[in-house]
Amino acid sequence: MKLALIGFGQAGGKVVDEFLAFDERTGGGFVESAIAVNSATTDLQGLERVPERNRVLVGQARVKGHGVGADNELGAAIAEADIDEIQGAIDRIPVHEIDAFLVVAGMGGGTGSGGAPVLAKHLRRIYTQPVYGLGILPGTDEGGIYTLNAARSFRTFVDEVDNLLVFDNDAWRSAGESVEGGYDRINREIVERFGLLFAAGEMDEGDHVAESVVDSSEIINTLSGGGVSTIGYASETVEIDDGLLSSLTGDDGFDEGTATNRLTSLVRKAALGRLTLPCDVASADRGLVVATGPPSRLNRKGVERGRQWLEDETGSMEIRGGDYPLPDRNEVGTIVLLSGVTDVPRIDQLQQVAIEAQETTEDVRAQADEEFASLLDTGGKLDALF
Ligand SMILES: Nc1nc2c(ncn2[C@@H]2O[C@H](COP(=O)(O)OP(=O)(O)OP(=O)(O)O)[C@@H](O)[C@H]2O)c(=O)[nH]1
Repeated sequence: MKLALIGFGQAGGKVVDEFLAFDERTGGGFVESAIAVNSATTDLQGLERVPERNRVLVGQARVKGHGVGADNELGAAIAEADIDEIQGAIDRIPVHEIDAFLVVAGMGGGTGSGGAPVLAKHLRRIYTQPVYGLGILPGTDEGGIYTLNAARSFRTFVDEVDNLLVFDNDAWRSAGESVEGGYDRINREIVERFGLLFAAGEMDEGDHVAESVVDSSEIINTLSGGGVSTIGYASETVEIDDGLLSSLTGDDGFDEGTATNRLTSLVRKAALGRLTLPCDVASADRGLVVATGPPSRLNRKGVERGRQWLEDETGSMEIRGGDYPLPDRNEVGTIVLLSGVTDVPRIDQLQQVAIEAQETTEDVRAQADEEFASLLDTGGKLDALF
């Protein structure tokens, strides 16, 4: 499916840059336009692939290109104030060519977590295409302010987009990795999963067209209905002997039964392995299973069995399935998109943080009101004395 990508804040911009690299490397063809928005000049300068004229600096009047320092209310205020600057870049997108917008942001900082929901709301008001979010949750060790920002912004972002795809940094950290090295690896993991899904919905006419190829409407239908989505992915290397031996024996190593079993078990591995946002698979409302790899190894029975297994697992009647043939690969893979998931421990934890923060704010306010009232009272008594 064709997307207009908009990265908001540092993480958002870097992930959009990585999507562009993936799209170029794989010939995926799903990126129609790419924009990066930030309140920090250096973050915009650090990008490699987003075209310079599509890098929008916001909030110059208030923060002078220095970022908002994890203040997400300021991030939101800046986005509101400078929405016309962002719109200037959006005006260059050939909107009739795209299937959807994708707004990408880290939820823990200030610029992206504050600004992305403001932008999503604006886009939904103006355009008819769906507006999806890709929200990146902070690691739990990053500190209170990041968690609090994420807790607050998550709720708002879910409300403002047609569907929020989520990646949890916390579930993907590796011990002993530097922060920067870690992000580079994690960003590749992000685009490998989401990029493969979007590319799957973007097969050209004349590409290897099988009857069961997934198209963009299946992705859109799976995401419609809103809520939160997560992705699982599993793959396996396959031997493809299309050389001398196969021409002599007429056998290229293909066996129907093996292909079916392989695909069915890859669907299970994808759904039950590490998801971009870990959750209880049974709580998904809708799902999509996509099999990728050399056409000779994609077999309809395997995808169908995997799809049925996911139907049983989720109790949902809305599990779609299809192929994304990739002729030059020696790898068979499956992507499982789970949409409308509700049983997500990490989100419960964030909601708890938001509730506690709210209560603390209310307590502090109540205490301040009490102190103020008693001050007035004391003032009254003093007045009476004099
Ligand atoms: N996956 C991933 N996460 C990142 C990356 N960079 C930062 N993050 C996460 O994003 C959050 C911080 O958001 P940033 O995007 O750096 O902040 P910002 O939106 O630019 O806002 P300010 O820096 O506060 O102005 C942190 O919680 C990190 O977990 C990245 O390259 N990849």
